[in-house]
Amino acid sequence: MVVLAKPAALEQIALLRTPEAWESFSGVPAVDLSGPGAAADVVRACERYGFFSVVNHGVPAGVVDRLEAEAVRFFASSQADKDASGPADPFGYGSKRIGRNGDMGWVEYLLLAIERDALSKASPAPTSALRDAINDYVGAMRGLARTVLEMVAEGLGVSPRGALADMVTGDAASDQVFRVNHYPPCPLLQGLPPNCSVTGFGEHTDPQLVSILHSNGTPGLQVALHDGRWVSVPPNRDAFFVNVGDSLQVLTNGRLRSVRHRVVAGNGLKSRMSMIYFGGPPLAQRIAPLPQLPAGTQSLPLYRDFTWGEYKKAAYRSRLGDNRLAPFEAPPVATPHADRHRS
Ligand SMILES: C=C1C[C@]23C[C@@]1(O)CC[C@H]2[C@@]12CC[C@H](O)[C@@](C)(C(=O)O1)[C@H]2[C@@H]3C(=O)O
Ligand SMILES: O=C(O)CCC(=O)C(=O)O
Ligand SMILES: [Fe+2]
Repeated sequence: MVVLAKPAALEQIALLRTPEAWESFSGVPAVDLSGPGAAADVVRACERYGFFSVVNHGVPAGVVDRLEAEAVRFFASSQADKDASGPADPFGYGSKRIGRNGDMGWVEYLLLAIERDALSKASPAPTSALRDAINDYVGAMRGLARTVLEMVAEGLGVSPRGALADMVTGDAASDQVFRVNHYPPCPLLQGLPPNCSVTGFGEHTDPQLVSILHSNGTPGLQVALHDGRWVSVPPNRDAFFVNVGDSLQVLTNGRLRSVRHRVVAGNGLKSRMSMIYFGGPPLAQRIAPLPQLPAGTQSLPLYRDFTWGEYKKAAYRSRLGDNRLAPFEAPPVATPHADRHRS
């Protein structure tokens, strides 16, 4: 029997997108973490966009630059050397395949598990220089995640201030993931008009509480606004970008909304590289609206009770673009009005 392998070129053509022009979004809220009113600004941005950038964050540029340089070195190494750290199942080096359920993107990446404040043994970094650089960087991201989550609690009037931050950085068992994505220029786009592109990382929301992203100066990240419009996020090497994840949406009973985002690889000559810290809680953590939420936030829970372990298991069985929260929504409550109609 002749088994026909799917030609690589066909897989790539499937990633080609219809030509489009995207608005570069000048409205991304930039929160000055050192400024007065930062907590209120964080909550406003999370309610309106589920997304914001942070400036004056206190993360030394050297920590970012060192990791970026080590990551560039890793992705420039031979395919055989990179493959020695793979396949990503889920942790390790991966190329084009994202997750286990058939998602593809024009991207190669390292996906790594963090235990407490350092890379776990389950996901060894390819070189000790890269390992050291990741560990320093992750330490800084844990600090930033803590500050952001404390500000969310403060801005919402939830006490104690550490109620959310402790789930991610206060528990040795918290579930943190780190990822470095590399989007090389796509040869398929050579000679095509400038508005042609390929899917780098398909649209999705992040399942955790919060994700913190840094990228080099190459654009590609896009977010969906609440009116459904997709806009491009102008890159900013001096800032970090924060995404509200699905779990934070549930913990705030839908007041903060997780942001749909994606990466589109365009016709440019430069690679895009991004580094993302995903802050999740321990597997046993109950994900349910915080009891301390202020009056004015929808009083009936919008979601049924679940643990992060249950949600994570369901998430890793889903496709990237699925609405992962839908199966966890609470059944509609019968109102007296609705009952009257039924009888
Ligand atoms: C297709 C998938 C990749 C993903 C696991 C999933 O089944 C659905 C969620 C995906 C996502 C998105 C955010 C992060 O990049 C990620 C590491 C995560 O926690 O959820 C990825 C997962 C992955 O790449 O394995
Ligand atoms: O690479 C990026 O810029 C974003 C990727 C992303 O959203 C993810 O890895 O979850
Ligand atoms: Fe993401």
